[in-house]
Amino acid sequence: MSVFTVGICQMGVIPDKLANIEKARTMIGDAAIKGSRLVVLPEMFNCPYQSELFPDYAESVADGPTITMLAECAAQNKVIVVGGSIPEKDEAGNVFNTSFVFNENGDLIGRHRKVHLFDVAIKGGTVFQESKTLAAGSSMTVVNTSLGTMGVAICYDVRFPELARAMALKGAQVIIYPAAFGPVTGPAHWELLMRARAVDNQVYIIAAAPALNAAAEYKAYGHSMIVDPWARVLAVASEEETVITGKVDFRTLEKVRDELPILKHRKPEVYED
Ligand SMILES: NC(=O)CCC(=O)C(=O)O
Repeated sequence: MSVFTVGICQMGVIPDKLANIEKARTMIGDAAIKGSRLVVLPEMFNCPYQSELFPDYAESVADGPTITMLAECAAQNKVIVVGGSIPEKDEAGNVFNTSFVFNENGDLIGRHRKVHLFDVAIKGGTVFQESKTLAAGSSMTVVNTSLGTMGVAICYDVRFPELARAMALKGAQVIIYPAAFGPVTGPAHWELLMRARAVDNQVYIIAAAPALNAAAEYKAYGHSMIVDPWARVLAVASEEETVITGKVDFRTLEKVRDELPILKHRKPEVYED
């Protein structure tokens, strides 16, 4: 499919897992009503973004209520759902920051476990240590769908251009970042990074953030965004809860890649070991 609408659910997350699940269900339906064929949720959409809460909110693929809701919503609305991310527990008890991808039949077609954990201490700003409770993923995620080839990575993963480039070289036409930047790095780097990954790799970027919850410990920056392969911002939210939509058009992607063929002009022999 060369042209389709993508919807981002910029939802507010509260300390009530079941309420978050139901909010996501409603917003996925709203995005579908707006014509979206691909619907994306934010990072940790069923759980406040706080390390110590991740294990309590975690669920396993086999019997998780969040995962069940995502599959149902995809099938009922006949949309591809990129389920933001949730804390996922494996058989050994490890907890990952994981994004699940469902096709229009509700089949699980992809899973990305956040590779780069957000362990930072910015003086006078954000201090966060995901590795206190989370394990890191160890692979790249590129999913073939009925709409095209999509790379999925999570939030801090966007700061590693190597990962985005590797996904583009594997065929990704769209790179999806469920994310949750905060009030310090959000204004400084969010748009810059999303547009940089788009222009570097000549892909569409879909960046899905939570809405700002003024009562939350971690204050999300919001500003969910859709960027085209020329680095134009096609749609952007503010901080509030909302569904934004934009058009992905692979003819634009082909035009940009034909006119400015940077991916063909790479010289890996110069800069790879
Ligand atoms: N949830 C995250 O990975 C946050 C990343 C972030 O805020 C950044 O600046 O990078």
